[in-house]
Amino acid sequence: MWALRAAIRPAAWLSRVVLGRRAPRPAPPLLVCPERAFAAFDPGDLKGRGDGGRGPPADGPRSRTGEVEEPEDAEDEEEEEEELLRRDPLLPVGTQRVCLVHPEVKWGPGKPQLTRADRQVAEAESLVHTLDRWSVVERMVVPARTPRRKVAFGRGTLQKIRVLPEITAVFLNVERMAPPTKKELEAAWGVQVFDRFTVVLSIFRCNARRRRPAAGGSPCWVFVGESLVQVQRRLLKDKELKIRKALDRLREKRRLLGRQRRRREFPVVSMVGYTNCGKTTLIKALTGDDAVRPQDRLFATLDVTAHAGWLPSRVAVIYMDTVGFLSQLPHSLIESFSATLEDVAHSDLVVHVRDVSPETELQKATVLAALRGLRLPPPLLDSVEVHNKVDLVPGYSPSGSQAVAVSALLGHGLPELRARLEDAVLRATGRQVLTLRVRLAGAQLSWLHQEATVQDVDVIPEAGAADVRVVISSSAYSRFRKLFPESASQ
Ligand SMILES: Nc1nc2c(ncn2[C@@H]2O[C@H](COP(=O)(O)OP(=O)(O)OP(=O)(O)O)[C@@H](O)[C@H]2O)c(=O)[nH]1
Ligand SMILES: [Mg+2]
Repeated sequence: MWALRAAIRPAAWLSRVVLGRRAPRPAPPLLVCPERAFAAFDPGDLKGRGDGGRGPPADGPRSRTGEVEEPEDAEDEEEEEEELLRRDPLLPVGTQRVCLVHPEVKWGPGKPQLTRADRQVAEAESLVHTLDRWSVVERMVVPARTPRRKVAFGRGTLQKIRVLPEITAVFLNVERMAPPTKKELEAAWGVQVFDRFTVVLSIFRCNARRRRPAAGGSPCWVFVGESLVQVQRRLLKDKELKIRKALDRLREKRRLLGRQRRRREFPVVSMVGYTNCGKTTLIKALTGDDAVRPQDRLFATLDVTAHAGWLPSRVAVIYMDTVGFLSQLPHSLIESFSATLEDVAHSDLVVHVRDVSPETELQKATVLAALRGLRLPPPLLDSVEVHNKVDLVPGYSPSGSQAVAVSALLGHGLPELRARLEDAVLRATGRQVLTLRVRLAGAQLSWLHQEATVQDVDVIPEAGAADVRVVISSSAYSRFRKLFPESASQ
């Protein structure tokens, strides 16, 4: 457990705190549901205890002064946490005026290296605003000593924090609060207190509930299903017969992307990144898909969706838009993140989109930590890194030579990115560009149109043949050679 013992330091921009306490209010009866798309959460799927095992050591942490901090009964606590996850609702309904309390660790191993308190407060505020009719009306930065997810405020701190009478809830900007701490704080402040996990879980859980049939059938798990079908229908125009077969298979097995990875027709490129970094905007820019709607809010994308696009070589690819990550969040406990990670693991190429804002390093670390838990196949670890929003940083040039700088919004850098993607996709999927000499009288040309991507046909009338430039997978090429041994590679 960690303790916040020092006095509150109200920054210049923080509102004044007032004296006076109130009795705790009873929990309101309903859940706030943002009006957005859906994903699923299964409370029974509690496998871990947060990202990276950041929970306290079994025998309790010791402060720098040698003080032993409160021991805890891990089992009881786990039960209480599970109960919290099962309980409905997680958040109160209606308009909420929130006091944001941010514990700032200023020294020790838990001091955040890659960010600052004001930026963390700004992000926490965006998170609160993600909820319909929730607004932050007061902010406090509270110096903290040890960064553990279980918070115990020192008595002095408790006495100094007073929430304004119009405040209806406190958002404590920590990954997770231990249930006893929550109770203690609510008793002290007279309003309900929430952490990052509860807020994000509510967003996704509410989303999941809306996906379920009214009669209470089984939940509709996050999958690219319908969107993928739409995408494939578009591609059907070009390769009708083949795609129809793929659709049939897709109906039979919803996990087509994963299971048939090797034999899959279209390379799959997953866009991953921190929330709000511009993944959706980039997919819109690359595909021209008008149905894609980027938004300036955290967790604008709550489902994994698929979108068709074309590489310069005319190879069709499927871009997967994924759920963005957020620091200080136990991603593994939220089904939508697990689903996102699973889909990422089944793609051919991972593109890591980074917002070149001041928080870019923290965001990168968060995303990489989430991906690390995946045990991705080694080739996928070699992701293409995209630095986005460069229009906001005049003169920006990426430090790593491998990164591609773009403005998805303004379309800057997209030709370079497409070329990089093409190169990486062809390598990742074992496709190659070949020029094949085929007889015009035979079936080779139509076979190539069906089984590969034909880029160019150069007819040689006197030879009754054509030189055909194709992008072809190694398996298709070996089939071609077996079927048409007389055709030669040029
Ligand atoms: N200035 C600028 N803004 C951008 C750029 N790319 C995206 N944005 C803006 O950033 C905000 C978030 O964009 P999204 O594409 O929704 O971001 P996302 O990564 O999909 O976000 P989540 O789905 O919430 O994880 C939107 O307001 C976009 O207009 C860019 O290149 N330049
Ligand atoms: Mg998005």
